[in-house]
Formats: sequence, structure tokens, C-alpha cells
Amino acid sequence: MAEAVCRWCGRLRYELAPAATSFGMTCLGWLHHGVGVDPAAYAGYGLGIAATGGLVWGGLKFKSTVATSLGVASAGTLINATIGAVTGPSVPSLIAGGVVTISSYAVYVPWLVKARHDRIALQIKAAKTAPLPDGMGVNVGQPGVTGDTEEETALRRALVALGVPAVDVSRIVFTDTGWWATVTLPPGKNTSAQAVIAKRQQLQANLNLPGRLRLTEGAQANQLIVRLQTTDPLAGPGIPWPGVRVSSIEQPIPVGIYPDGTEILIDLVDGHVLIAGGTNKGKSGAVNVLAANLVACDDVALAGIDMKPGALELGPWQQNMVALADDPDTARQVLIWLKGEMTRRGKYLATLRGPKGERVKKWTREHGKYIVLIIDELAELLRQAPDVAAELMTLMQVSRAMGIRIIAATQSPSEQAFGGKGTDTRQQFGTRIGLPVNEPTPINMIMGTGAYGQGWRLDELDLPGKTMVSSERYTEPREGRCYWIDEEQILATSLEHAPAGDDEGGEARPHPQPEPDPDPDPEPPTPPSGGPGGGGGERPRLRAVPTFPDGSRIPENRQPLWEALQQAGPQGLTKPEAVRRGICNHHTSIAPWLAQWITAGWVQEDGKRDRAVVYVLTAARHAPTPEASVTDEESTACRTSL
Ligand SMILES: Nc1ncnc2c1ncn2[C@@H]1O[C@H](COP(=O)(O)OP(=O)(O)OP(=O)(O)O)[C@@H](O)[C@H]1O
Repeated sequence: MAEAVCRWCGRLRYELAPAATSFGMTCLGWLHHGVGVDPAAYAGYGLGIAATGGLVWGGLKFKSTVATSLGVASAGTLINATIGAVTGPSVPSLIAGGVVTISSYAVYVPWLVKARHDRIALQIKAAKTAPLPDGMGVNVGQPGVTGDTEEETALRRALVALGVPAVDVSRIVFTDTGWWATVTLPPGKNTSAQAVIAKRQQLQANLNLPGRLRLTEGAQANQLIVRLQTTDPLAGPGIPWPGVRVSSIEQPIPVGIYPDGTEILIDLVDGHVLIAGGTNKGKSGAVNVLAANLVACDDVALAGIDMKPGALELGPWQQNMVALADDPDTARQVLIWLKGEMTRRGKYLATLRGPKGERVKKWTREHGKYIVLIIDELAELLRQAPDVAAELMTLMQVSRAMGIRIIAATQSPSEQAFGGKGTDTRQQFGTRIGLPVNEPTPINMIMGTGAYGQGWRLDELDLPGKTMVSSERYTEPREGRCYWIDEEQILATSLEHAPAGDDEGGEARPHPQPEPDPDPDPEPPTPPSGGPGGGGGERPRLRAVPTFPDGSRIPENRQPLWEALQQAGPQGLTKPEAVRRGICNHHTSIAPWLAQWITAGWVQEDGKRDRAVVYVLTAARHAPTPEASVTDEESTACRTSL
């Protein structure tokens, strides 16, 4: 309390000076009255009043405002003290004190305002006209540019040296991690908060205080919030993930913490989530923390698209997922399935009525499981399969009401990465988890238009996993750090929450529908009768894409010939035989294809049969392991049954 009062008095020292002087002199007079005033003292008071009167007379005569003002102030103060000394604490003394104080303010306030205005104007002029040689800065050593703390003084002087002397600096607030203050900037050409934010490095250098400087725009365009972080509680190798914390997707999922120890919460039911940042800055960490919590939710069916070859990132969660795609073809199938599921759910919701007979417009866990699709490397997906952008857009726009959520992670959040003009899916991400980036350019792409200027400085996040989250819950930029989940935790969590009793996962996720057809069926099946229905939908059946031994895709028109060669085995196949089997007709030119395959070493000519060349597929010897071979079976990366 005492400290707060002292700070307040320190801040307003110029404003309080006349009142303090008058009060002090009145008290001195009363003290003198208390100890007894002798004739010599009366003579002293008289002499003093005469001398100050003389000063006033001299000042008026020689037209010196300073001497006159000084004389009037001193005379008033002395008269006040004399009355106090003569009468002691009394009504006349109080009246004299009041009159002197009020009169002094009548003169002092206009002077103070003018002096301050002149000083600021002078500083601005000095900064703008640069009377000093370039690079020397403005001399800010003059008394007057001071605050009531060392930090405020440093800040004021740093701003003056930058050419934007503060009109006002709010009281500095000290926190566990540093301090912050709101600065009101002067009018001028380049004195807006935005302009100062752009010169952050220079201001930090001018400030010359240890710590990291952060600047954001305040409530008004001329207000600047200055934060200096002197200690970083989020530093260090990582904040260990505390384990699964939710049992339903409708609960907020903790993904990290803020410096004050509060958790960063993601409300997945509120909307889709974008996770974006530079390479190796912690995207997978954030994805895994979300996935680890989601696999533990009974009301979630998880699906994944991982564009890292071999589903490197989402692979560990495969057993907890209804489908995991790892290439454009299977990704396309997952999206088609999801769209079918969306339609099915929409039709199911349309059959439901609320307690008052109203239509049900929003999916909740009572209607069945939510479906969460995690896409790792969104940009890569849209680059390799640009045609899915429209599919994705539809899903993102419409699927929320049907209990479908998308979590997309990307490291190159360009417009193209979101589907390009017309299908820019960015607007659909209600929650954005921004991770460190190497340069400011992608910040507005990730956090939204104008975010950089509003302080979403992802480029200033200095450690992997550091994050700024924008969502309905968090509207102000604030630095936090994602939990770090290690491989063992991922494996243990995945195992713990894997569907029990069946490696293929069939038993663990009871399905309201009979085993689905091999091809995704966009027709909405009838919701199950009785229990809470419609939630499960069909597990997508992802088919492996036939490929040549080098992994490239076999074009559709060549697949029958390739398969016929496979079936023929060492006996080989001739063109007339191929024609007889309906693979081609006499006019189809299959020679160029066969020539290509011979060049690639997959097919060999093996003499003649009935005067026609026999072609034998030798690629079996080069073919990959059975798991990866081209068959009618599902790809192992893309499990299909629940
Ligand atoms: N939350 C975190 N806390 C501490 N360290 C982290 C955190 N997240 C990531 N890291 C560190 O950064 C490294 C890279 O993280 P991660 O693999 O998640 O990045 P990424 O952005 O997914 O990479 P890529 O660009 O290859 O997809 C990790 O190996 C780890 O050392």
C-alpha cells in the first residue's frame, strides 16, 4: 500500500509540487507556533516577506517573468507560513494555506502544460530534423525524460531516441516474468503503434535492458503495449506431457501451458484446428498430444491422412484409427468416405426431433461418435492431389454440424497450400495453433489477416513447441509452450486405448451397420433402430493402388494386361491370347507398353508360340514384399475394418 502511494506520488511529482510546498510551509508555521515565536522570528518573517516583495517589484520593473513569478510564489508561501506561525492550527491559517495553494495552481498549471508541450515538441523536432550526425541518436540525457522507475526512465529515453517520445507511460506492471506498460504515442508522421512495432529491434537496442522485448498495438492505434520478458519459465528442453486428461471430445483438450502455469486448452467441438509452423518447430508434437487425448475419448472415431511416406507421423496411432491414408489415392478415398458419412449423418439428423418437435441441427455425443480427421502435411496433400481441395472445402464448411472435425498440420501455409483462390479453406479453421516460423511472411497466412501487426509474432517464438493459440477462447496473442510427448508415451497411450480383443480392431468398435461393401457407399444407410444411432457410420475400405515394381502407379488402361501377365506366370502371354481373353483387340497397340516394360526390366521376350512372341513377366523377382505388392487386398497402411 505504502509502496503504491509512493509510486503514485512519484509519478505525479510535478503536479503535486505546489500543494506539497504550501502544505509543508503551513506545517512548519504551526510547528514554529508550537515551540513559541519570539520577536526576532517575527522580524525574520517580516524581512523575508519584504525581500520577496522586492523581488516581485524588481521583476515587474525589469519585465522578468521568472523573477516576478518566483517573488510572488515565495511571498505567498512566506505569508502563509507567517500566519501559521502566528495563529497556529486555526481557521485563518487554513484559509491562508488554501488561498495560496489555489492561486499557485492558477499560475502553475498553464505553465506546466506549456512546458511539457514545448519539451515534447522540441524532442520530436530534434528527432525529425536530426540536428545531430546520423547514427548518434538524440541526446536523451537531459533531466525531465525520467520516469518513476528505472524501467520507465529507460523506456521513455529509448522512445525519445527512436523519435517517438511518449505522451504518457502507464504505471509499469511487474510480473513473474518481467514487466509491461502501455505507452501513449505522440501525433506525428511515423509515430503510430504499428510504426514503432516495425522498429522493435532498434527500440530494444535503445532500451539497453536485459530481456526480450515484445510490442503489440493497444486498444487505440496510438497506444503501444510494451512487454519486456526477463525470465522465461517455458525455456528448457520441453514440458513433459502429463498424460491423457479428457474422456470426451466435448471437454477442452490441454495441449500445453502458459508462463503463469495455466493450461492451453483446445475446444475441438468449436471447430476445425490448423497447426502450422516452420520445419522442426513442433507440429508433430502438437498433433500427437491432440491425438493422444482423442484416442482416449469414447465418443471419437479417429481417421488420418499422413502425407509423409509410410505415414511416419500418424503411423503409431494406426491401431486407434478407423482409417489411415498415406498417399493421394487413399487420402481421396478417406475424404469420399467422410463426405458420404457427412451426408448419411445429415439425413439421420433430419429424422430427429427435439423435445418440442423442433429439428435437431447439431451433432452431439448422444447421436453417436464424432469423427476427427487428422491431416499431417496438408500442403503436401493439396500439392499431390489438387483435386481434393474442393472435397476438403465442402467437408470443412458443412461437416461441423454432423460431428466431423478436421485437424490439419502444415509447414507451408501459403494460399496454394489451402487450395488456392476460390477454395481457400483457411477461413474454416476456428482454432489456429501457431508454432515458430523463421520469417514474418507466413504469420498472416496462419493466424489471419493483420495478425502480424496485432502482435501474433510467431517469428519471435524462440523454441520448438512454443506456440500462440487463436480461438474463441484465446483472442489475444500470448506465448505458451506445447507439451512434449515422447515416443514411449505415444506407444503406451496407443496400446492402452487400442480396440481390445482384435488386432484388426473389429470388436472394439461395434458398428451399427453390416460389414460395408468394398467401395465406399455415399448413399446414407438407414440409421440403426433403437439405440442412439447413426454415429458409427461405415469404416472406409481403402484399396491399395496397383503399382509397377518401381512404385509408380499403373495407368488404368494398362492394368488388365499387367494382371494377365501376372496370372500367366512363367508360361507367358502372346498378343492373340490377350485378344482371346478380351484384354485388347487386334487393333490395340500394346507393343509400346510391352517395349517400355522390357526396357524397365519387368518383362522379357521368351521365344514364340503359334508364331506370336511370348512375353513373360519377370518383375515378380523385383517386386516388393507381399505386404506392399499389388493385390486386391487392402494396403496394410490403410486398415479397413473396425
Ligand atoms: N513441445 C515441445 N517441447 C520441446 N521440444 C519440442 C517440442 N516440440 C518439438 N520439439 C523438438 O523439436 C523437434 C522437432 O519437432 P517435430 O518433429 O514435432 O517438428 P515438426 O514441425 O513436426 O517437424 P517437420 O517439419 O519435420 O514436420 C523434436 O524432435 C523436439 O526435439
